[in-house]
Amino acid sequence: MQKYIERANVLIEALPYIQRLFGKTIVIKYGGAAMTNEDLTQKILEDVTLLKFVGMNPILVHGGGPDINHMLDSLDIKPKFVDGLRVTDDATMEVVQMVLTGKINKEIVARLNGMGAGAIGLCGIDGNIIKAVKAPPKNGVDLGNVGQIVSINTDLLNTLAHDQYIPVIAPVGTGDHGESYNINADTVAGAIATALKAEKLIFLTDTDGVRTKEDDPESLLYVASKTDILNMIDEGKITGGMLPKVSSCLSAIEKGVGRAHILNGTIPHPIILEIFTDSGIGTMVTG
Ligand SMILES: Nc1ncnc2c1ncn2[C@@H]1O[C@H](COP(=O)(O)OP(=O)(O)O)[C@@H](O)[C@H]1O
Ligand SMILES: CC(=O)N[C@@H](CCC(=O)OP(=O)(O)O)C(=O)O
Repeated sequence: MQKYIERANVLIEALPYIQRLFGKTIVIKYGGAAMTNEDLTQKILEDVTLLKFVGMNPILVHGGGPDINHMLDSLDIKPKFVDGLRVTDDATMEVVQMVLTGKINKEIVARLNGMGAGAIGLCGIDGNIIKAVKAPPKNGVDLGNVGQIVSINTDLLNTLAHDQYIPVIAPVGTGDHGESYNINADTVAGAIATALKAEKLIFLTDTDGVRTKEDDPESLLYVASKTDILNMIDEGKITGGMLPKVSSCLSAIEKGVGRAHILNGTIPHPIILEIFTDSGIGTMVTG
């Protein structure tokens, strides 16, 4: 009997968090770096399903950088990045769209729906969810078909949430003439969270958060302020794929998103651990 009472207590402890976040939008970015193992993916998707069934509105934005690299490699195309952004020529854009919208998006949706989650897979082209223009050069380098977000179709996302769907969004945007743009998934998650005035923006990656020394787990920051982050960027302590995450967190918070977190998506149930515990896990970014 004691065992069952303890289980009941665990559920009751979640009550204040469920009450606070009931009906609220939670944008979760699931990065390619954390997509390492099917069991862990399943646990993340269970977390997302649970959020929906306790009355929250999760929106999942996914990446897939490593899978894109893998496919490029098999086609003998060398990936090139500037500050975490993929330089995307026409051949690379075809691969990006195929891998993100065809392979990864459908795998995630199929798994969620296998749990009865009511997921719907989309990319920014569908329903003009993400309108974009060509991004300006970065550090003097032309990024090719990389997009800069112009608008998010919040009406469609709100309709889907209202009808109890979980939108699963691949980070490909569309231009005025139907052209496709490759957009970093962190940037897409931040823009969607901002446009929807989400309560929470959560980045799931392959490291436990922002570290002052990238390779030292002891140097994890539980809270990182804007000043901390800008100083670390200046000092070269935040690099590569962490740059768009911290920028998206700062921009989203400045524009009214409640909370922004960077978490380790390679541990079991990271979303539940963040949302249903007081201390949370990972790094919380503040303004
Ligand atoms: N200061 C930092 N703290 C933690 N990770 C960092 C930092 N600077 C750079 N990184 C790198 O950012 C990576 C996460 O970004 P990325 O590989 O693009 O993941 P994702 O696919 O989840 O977007 C980490 O694995 C780490 O190598
Ligand atoms: C412009 C740009 O860099 N786009 C990314 C889109 C995928 C992504 O962001 O995937 P991760 O979250 O796994 O890094 C790319 O081509 O890799």
